[in-house]
This record gives sequence, structure tokens and C-alpha cells, in this order.
Amino acid sequence: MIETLITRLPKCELHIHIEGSLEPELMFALARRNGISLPYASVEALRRAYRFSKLQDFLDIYYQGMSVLITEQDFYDLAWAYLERARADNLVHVEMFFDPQGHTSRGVAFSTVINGLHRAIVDAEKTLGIRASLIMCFLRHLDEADAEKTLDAALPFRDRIVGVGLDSSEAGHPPSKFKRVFNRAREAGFFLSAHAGEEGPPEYIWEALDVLGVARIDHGIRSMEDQVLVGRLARDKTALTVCPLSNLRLKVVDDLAKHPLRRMLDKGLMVTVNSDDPAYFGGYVNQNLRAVSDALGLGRDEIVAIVRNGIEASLMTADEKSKAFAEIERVVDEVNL
Ligand SMILES: Nc1ncnc2[nH]cnc12
Ligand SMILES: [Zn+2]
Repeated sequence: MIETLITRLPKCELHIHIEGSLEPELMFALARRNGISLPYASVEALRRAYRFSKLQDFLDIYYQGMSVLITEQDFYDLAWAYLERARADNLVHVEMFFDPQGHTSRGVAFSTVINGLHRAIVDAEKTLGIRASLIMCFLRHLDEADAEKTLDAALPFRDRIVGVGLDSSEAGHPPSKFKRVFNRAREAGFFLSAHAGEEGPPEYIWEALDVLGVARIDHGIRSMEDQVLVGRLARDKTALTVCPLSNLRLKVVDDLAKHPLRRMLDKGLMVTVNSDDPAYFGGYVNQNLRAVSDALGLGRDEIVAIVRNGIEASLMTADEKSKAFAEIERVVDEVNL
């Protein structure tokens, strides 16, 4: 029954790295198309390599995987495959991260990336009825000057990018390292978010809020180690884009039954559930919702609250949000748990 509810509710995804949706089958197809050889004999061998003991283990494989993306059509095919999959999960709106420096550092032009992703988004809106927006992330293991250059490259495409985020290796790379570039992004009118408190300490969440001035925290699960911070996040209704299967696969939690998500909800935090890098972590949004529902015994009210949070925290228009809330009411009545 919870299963039916999860499937049928209209949902948003606010934390998906589009390069992290590159399924092994598509990775091999693109490698073949572009004459690139991968250091794995088969799709199965590649999948077997997806055993991580920390964030950096994953990132090493993730950057290697994205090296098959060369042409505009590759970026189109990547985003299109994800959007079709998202539609099957009944997502109505997606805010999609992309990592331009993961491509420009390999000689792929910024315009190639953005043109391919944007074209898939336009087509998906027309033929799948799903809306998507792009959030450009700076790689925090690189220096701020590199992020500044990336922001300069993005400005001609300002109308195709809604926001700016911060991702990659968290430990040792505090948000404050990117203070100036985030200030510039704010002045240019971008929505701001940052990964913080995934592996990094609660101090990084404070910095993301107070130094970078972000409106949303990606992950943020380590906020639970600082009750003053929890109070602040709850009072301000700051959305946290939590990614349970990612946390499990990257050993941020060793057991989903111990995941802090339910405690976060109990503290009044605005928790949303998302997939992060679904091709690597074994689940899209519905699978993440199912997994936490099973492991933490979440019932109808908690699932509906999480899904409503995702809609509320999204960049959809007020009108789109009202429609989604009305559809939630309708589905809840119909499923009648
Ligand atoms: N979970 C994650 N944390 C930080 N950077 C990432 N880039 C892609 N996935 C990420
Ligand atoms: Zn992420």
C-alpha cells in the first residue's frame, strides 16, 4: 500500500547529479561511439567496481565514468535517459546538478555540455510532461579561481541555468573557500545551494548558510550533531536534500535502519528525499523512498510530508506547487491507506 502511494504521488527531485545517472549500459555505448576504451571488460565488471568505503572512492570512478561524454548528443542522451526514468517514477519537476569542470578540464566546451542538457530538457517538457532546471556545481577540490572561470563561462547561458551549487570532495574543502564566487553568483541572480554535512562536519553547514548564503543544504545529515544548528534549520525551514541510498553506499551510515532521517523529521527539519547518483547507488527516487520507508517504518503521513517538502522547497511556480499539492490530496484519498 505504501508502495502504491510512493509510486503514484507526484514528486520533485532536488538532488541529482546528471553525470551520476549514467548507467553502465549507456557508458559502454557512448565509449564505443566515441572510440574510448574503458578499463572494465563488461557492464557486469563495471558494476562490480561500485563498492565504495567513502565519498572519494566513488568520486574517482564517477569522474572516470563521465569521460565518455564528449559530444552534445552524448549530453542529450544522458539527460534524456534520466528524464524518461524520472517520468516513470512520476516525478513532475527536477533540479539537475551538472559538473562543468568535469568536462571543460577534458577539453569539452561549456557550450557542448549546456546545449545537450538543455535540448533534452526542452524535449522532455514537450513530450514527457516533466519540467527540469539546471544547477551548475563548482568542484570544491579545485581552487576558487577555477570556479570563477566556470562562472564566467556560464554567464552567456544565464537563462538556461537557475542555480549554482558546490560538490565533490568535502573533507578539507570548507564552503568558505568559495565565498567570493558565491557572492558573484548571487549578484548574477542565481539560486544558491551547497553540499554540506555529508561527510563534513556541522561547521561546514554553518559556513554554507552564513558565509555563502545558500538557500538549501545538500545532504546536511551531520546537522544532527549540533542541536543549535538543528534549531536554526528548523526555524528557517531550510530544505535539506537527503539521499539515503547514497549515504548507505558511501558508508556515511552503516545501516539504513540507523539513518537519521526519521529523527530529522521529528526535529521539524524540512527533509526531502533524492537519489544523488542513482546509477552508482542502486536507486532512483521511488527506490530511495521505499528503502527508508522499509528501514525506518515510515508510514503514509511521513511519506506525504517528505514529498510535500520536496515540492515546497522546489523552484516550481506557486501555481505549479498548488497543482501538485492538489494532486497529492487526490492520490492520498484514492489510495486510502
Ligand atoms: N554525493 C556527492 N557528494 C559530493 N559530490 C558529489 N558529486 C556527485 N555526487 C556527489
Ligand atoms: Zn550530491
